[in-house]
Amino acid sequence: MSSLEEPLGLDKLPSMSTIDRIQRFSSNACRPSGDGMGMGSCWIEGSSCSTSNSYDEDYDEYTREAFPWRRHTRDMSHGDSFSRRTVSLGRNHKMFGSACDIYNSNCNDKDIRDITNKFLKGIPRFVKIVEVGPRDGLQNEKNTVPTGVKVELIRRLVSSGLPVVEATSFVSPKWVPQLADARDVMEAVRDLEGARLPVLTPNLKVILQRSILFQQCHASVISSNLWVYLQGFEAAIAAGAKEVAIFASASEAFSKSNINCSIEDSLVRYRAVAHAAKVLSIPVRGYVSCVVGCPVEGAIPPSKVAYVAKELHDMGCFEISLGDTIGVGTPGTVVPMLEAVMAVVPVEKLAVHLHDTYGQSLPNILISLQMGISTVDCSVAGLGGCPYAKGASGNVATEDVVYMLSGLGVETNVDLRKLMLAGDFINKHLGRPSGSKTAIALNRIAADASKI
Ligand SMILES: CC(C)(COP(=O)([O-])OP(=O)([O-])OC[C@H]1O[C@@H](n2cnc3c(N)ncnc32)[C@H](O)[C@@H]1OP(=O)([O-])[O-])[C@@H](O)C(=O)NCCC(=O)NCCSC(=O)C[C@@](C)(O)CC(=O)[O-]
Repeated sequence: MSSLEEPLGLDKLPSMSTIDRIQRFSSNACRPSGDGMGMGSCWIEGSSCSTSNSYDEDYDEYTREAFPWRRHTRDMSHGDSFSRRTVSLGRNHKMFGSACDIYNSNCNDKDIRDITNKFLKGIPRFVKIVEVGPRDGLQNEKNTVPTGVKVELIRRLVSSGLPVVEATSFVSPKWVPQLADARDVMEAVRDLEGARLPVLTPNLKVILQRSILFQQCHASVISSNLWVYLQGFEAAIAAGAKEVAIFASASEAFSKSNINCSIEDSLVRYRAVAHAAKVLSIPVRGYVSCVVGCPVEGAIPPSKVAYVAKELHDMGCFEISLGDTIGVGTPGTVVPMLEAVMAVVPVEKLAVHLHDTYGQSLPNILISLQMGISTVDCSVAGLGGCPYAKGASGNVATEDVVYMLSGLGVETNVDLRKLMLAGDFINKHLGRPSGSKTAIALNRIAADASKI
């Protein structure tokens, strides 16, 4: 198996014969035809798992590079928006006004409205940005970021106007040591106002033998030998979480590697979480990973993505985020995947979560918006992959998405200047440049202007 730099051979990439669909979506207000799950004719079936003799080594190498949170290997044998653009840009005028004006205001609003109506039908007036940097970004950091820095980052992101900031994960510290301080982070931000702060919860709770619990807190006895140790959902709620997210996969191999169980078993686990959440009126978001490709399984058929998305929706998730985990999607592959999912889950309940490995996130977001999606996951400064690690890449940078949406006249309520300051804050801490092209460019313009 190749590295992430070349995760899928071109022969393994999904069919590109979908350009006609894109054209259809670009020129009409787009909605799926509603013909059930009938995706068979628009997709080549994903190839089966690698048959290479060195599967295990390849798989290990792949998981090390693609999923750096895997610190250990797993034994696989077990198991008119346009008129509002000045509002969203206006908040950024002081520092970045000249750049935004020069590059985003070379037409008047009516011109923009006319042009976008002609070519970009379907784009929503408002896009909800779900910031995932503190969770998805920092879970991939080589060095653990101190709790205080995480808390300050979350505060800054919230104060930039982001409506949702995914704060952390209540997962196993053995697998994701970077987020082992989930309880402390959540307790520090639980009363922060102005944004929702969901956390990832892979399960309900864990029942453990007393003997392996001697040093754990948050435990209660249910029999002389069995203790319930608050983990997952219950630990998150105890720490003050008011919204949670569960994360399934459309790839069997990824599911086993990431959460140690099959897709079906994960759905059973998540039904328990969703049920407990419903009882407490806690909103649950659902993720589907590998919605376009998986380096092990190759192309993932849209029907599989649609199946998992519908299961999550049926169990009560208020929103389903579709993750191109390794960033291999192009509009040619994202469109049929979205079309399949939109046939079974209402489009207003869908979000896209796109990693930027191949630089395809912005076109993929644009086409998603044209198809009616209005929730986009992003990561400040493009956190989520070390620029020095071969092939690794984080989510699309929030600053780049905000800049693009401003240019399209789409409102986000995000103050780009404050967002960039949050990015600068974490970049300084991590000791590396921003992964956002917008942040780099606007910071350079601001620096040049200050010299005059
Ligand atoms: C999924 C599990 C929990 C399955 O956990 P498991 O089935 O119990 O088995 P395991 O062998 O993987 O882990 C067992 C250990 O985890 C403990 N454990 C079990 N549950 C918990 C918990 N809730 N909190 C804390 N600890 C827990 C459990 O007590 C035991 O501890 P040990 O006895 O070895 O010391 C585990 O494998 C795990 O935590 N994996 C990490 C998953 C993860 O966080 N992945 C990254 C996020 S997903 C993602 O990034 C994709 C996404 C969402 O962004 C979308 C996209 O980009 O596509």
